[in-house]
Amino acid sequence: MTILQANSITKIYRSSQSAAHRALDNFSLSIEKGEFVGVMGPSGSGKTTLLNILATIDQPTTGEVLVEGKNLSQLSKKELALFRRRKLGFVFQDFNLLDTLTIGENIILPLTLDKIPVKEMEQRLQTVASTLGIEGILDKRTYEVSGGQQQRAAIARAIIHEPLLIFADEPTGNLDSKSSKDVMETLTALHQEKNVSIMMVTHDPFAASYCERIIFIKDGKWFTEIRRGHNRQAFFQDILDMLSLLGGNVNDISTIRPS
Ligand SMILES: Nc1ncnc2c1ncn2[C@@H]1O[C@H](COP(=O)(O)OP(=O)(O)OP(=O)(O)O)[C@@H](O)[C@H]1O
Repeated sequence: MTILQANSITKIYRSSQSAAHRALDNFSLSIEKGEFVGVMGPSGSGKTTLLNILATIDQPTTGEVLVEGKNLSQLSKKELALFRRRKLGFVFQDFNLLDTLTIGENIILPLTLDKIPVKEMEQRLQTVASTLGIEGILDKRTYEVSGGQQQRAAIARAIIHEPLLIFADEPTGNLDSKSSKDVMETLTALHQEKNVSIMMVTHDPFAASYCERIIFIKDGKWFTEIRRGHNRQAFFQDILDMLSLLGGNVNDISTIRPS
């Protein structure tokens, strides 16, 4: 079942200081229920623009985005905000956790906005914390735990309301190689065991090698896509080959290799 469909998305940024810039050009894609999709491309190719449009944070200049068949442009601002809060989960490079709250309070934040009863919030918190293996840090503050633990807490926050789709923007960008591996294994387990759909933007071929399918974007246009077979090492090599074909900044490519 298709849960997200983007048809012929174009995004043109206009500003008074510079010429109009076409960041996305007639870009289409669809994501199936339970799929784990990566988006890769050189710096400035339009990945974040695409993610922001699919995640309803920004609007396309032309084209449409359908989620479960519903055209998002037909929703009011209020309906869009509710849709974002209830149906989508977000994981960012810099975790976006509040350091004035405990890890547990950060995780239940999306539920407090929806006025879910305290008892139910606590039950859900225990369930996601045990799924992510972070039961022991719920009372700690962000600065008392590692980057990998913070990212797992951010993933717990992203899934506590059981969203339709998780958007992850460079989730391993601020992590060392061990934490990157932990976080990617966590996302993979969620995807496999709970059939969570994930779309992840990344520069990191190691992180990308956990995806089932990778869409490559260049100059705002669809370039190609590749699918993983059974072997993640071989997929990792396919990703490196595709990145070298695409060009772009080689410094963006991590040195972590699958083991
Ligand atoms: N708000 C904006 N106004 C004008 N131009 C923008 C704006 N946001 C992005 N752009 C331009 O659109 C193009 C695509 O940007 P985008 O951030 O989507 O690329 P990206 O692939 O995510 O890059 P990176 O990998 O460096 O994060 C770039 O040329 C960028 O400078």
